[in-house]
Amino acid sequence: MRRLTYSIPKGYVNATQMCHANNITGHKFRIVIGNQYRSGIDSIGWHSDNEPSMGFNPAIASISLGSCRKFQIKPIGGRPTDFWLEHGSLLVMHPGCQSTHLHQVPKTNKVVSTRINLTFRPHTGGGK
Ligand SMILES: O=C(O)CCC(=O)C(=O)O
Ligand SMILES: [Fe+2]
Repeated sequence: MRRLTYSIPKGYVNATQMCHANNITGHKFRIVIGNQYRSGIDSIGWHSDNEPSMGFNPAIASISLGSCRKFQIKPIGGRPTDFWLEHGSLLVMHPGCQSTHLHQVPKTNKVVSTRINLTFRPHTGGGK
């Protein structure tokens, strides 16, 4: 999987995806991370996104483009729930989710082509 991180420049709020992410969720985001899954071999394992640079209990909004992939989320120590993230879908992980749950996009044997995932997150780092 390839991962690119960008700061969201001032004024970018006019861009469609950012408007949608902010308006629909009601949360303010400062960075966007792009993940490229080139095929079913590309994946991201169980984790939570709770780096201190994102502040306490971040909300994270996730937009999926391209191939549909399975997204799993589970309470820590619990059983996973599966979601299918289709092209154009918006998934929101609300504040608190990163403290109580883990999520992943597992590998798949199915033939799938490229998927791009954009996650909008609140802070760039620097402790604010
Ligand atoms: O690709 C996805 O849907 C999830 C990506 C993710 O969990 C992450 O970048 O932290
Ligand atoms: Fe994540």
